[in-house]
Amino acid sequence: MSAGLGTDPLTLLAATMLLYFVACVAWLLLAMAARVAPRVSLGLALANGLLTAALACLSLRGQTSVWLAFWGADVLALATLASLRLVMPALSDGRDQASNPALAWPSALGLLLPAALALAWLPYEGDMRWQTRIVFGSGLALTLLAAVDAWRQLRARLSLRLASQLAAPLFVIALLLLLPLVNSLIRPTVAFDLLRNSEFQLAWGWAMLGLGLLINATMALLVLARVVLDIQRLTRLDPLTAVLNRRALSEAIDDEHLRLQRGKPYALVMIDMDHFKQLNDNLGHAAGDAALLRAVQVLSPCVRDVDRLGRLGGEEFCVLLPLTDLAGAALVAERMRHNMEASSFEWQGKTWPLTASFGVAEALPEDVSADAVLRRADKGMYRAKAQGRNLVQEA
Ligand SMILES: Nc1nc2c(ncn2[C@@H]2O[C@H](COP(=O)(O)OP(=O)(O)OP(=O)(O)O)[C@@H](O)[C@H]2O)c(=O)[nH]1
Repeated sequence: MSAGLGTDPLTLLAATMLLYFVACVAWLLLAMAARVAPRVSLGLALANGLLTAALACLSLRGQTSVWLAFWGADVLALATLASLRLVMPALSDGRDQASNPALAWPSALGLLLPAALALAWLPYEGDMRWQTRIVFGSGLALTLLAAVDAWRQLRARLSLRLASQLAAPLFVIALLLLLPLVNSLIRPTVAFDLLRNSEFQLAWGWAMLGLGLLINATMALLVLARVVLDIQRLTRLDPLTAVLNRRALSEAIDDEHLRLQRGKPYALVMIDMDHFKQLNDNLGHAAGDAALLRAVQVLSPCVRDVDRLGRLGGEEFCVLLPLTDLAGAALVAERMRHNMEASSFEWQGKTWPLTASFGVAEALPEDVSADAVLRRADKGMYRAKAQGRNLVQEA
């Protein structure tokens, strides 16, 4: 037994195998039973499963064919890193452009397949320097691609420091894979063999075991963070139109009303689609839903990034315009009215005119709460309805 590292290679191998097997089962349960981020969880179950299988092949050396114990172990280990590379784009929630899933497959397969073919072609004999270079070279490339992908995605949402800390285990794994590669270039006659009882080999094995744990824990943390963010986002959005729902918009208006006391004005535009019942009755409820989506498509480009568009319910919308007075809000409302009238809505070959009535109100210092402003904007909207619809009325 090697002094100082407290175990023999086979025990270390068995412990590592057990760890990855447990991680594989845990990710599978998350994907199947709990349905938590299923694509990422399944990918990680696959990566942990492949590594367990690679280590199992390795541990059978001498008791099974050279193909399985050497080629099988090498290719399965590389497939582990390829699947890790493929998992990274799935970590994104699809809203950021930090990761391009279309590039993941060609790069993963482009490294894995040639390596597997080259390893099949080389005889597993002698110092095996070329096998070492192929396995650790392509493993290093796959890990670096996964690490850079993870870092870019994290960076799109987190601070530089946090993104670097979370992606660090993958970069350390890349560094660990670099060591045997460099070793085989400097000392080509000394083969890298995890089953050899040397200080370097054991230290490398321990480091991989620790990093495996760290990567699984980091990925669990990232999946959890994504689930929490998804839930937060879903509870704030209207499920049909994906604009803010009533509660989220009310919160935004209340926050803006607090700023009013610090001299920051704001205005509200209340919007109610005209004759929506007729549209539903003539074209059906599905057409009504599509018309609401069309309305959001028309209204959204009329507002700035700082403005907030929300659906209060039914065919009623409201826009919060920070740092805007009555005249400014009336201009925005008029633009919305005009664009709505000019827009076309088609449903199964039939064209239906879309118009809406608008009420505009500016928050005044004497308004004790945001409700008073909302009530005034509502009053303006009802006046627009009473005066024939498709109008903007200030209140
Ligand atoms: N398709 C669809 N219809 C909805 C939704 N929410 C509310 N509605 C319908 O919107 C219609 C609103 O009708 P009313 O309140 O009478 O208003 P209106 O027909 O637009 O008439 P005015 O407001 O006076 O111009 C009702 O028929 C509701 O069923 C929705 O999410 N989808």
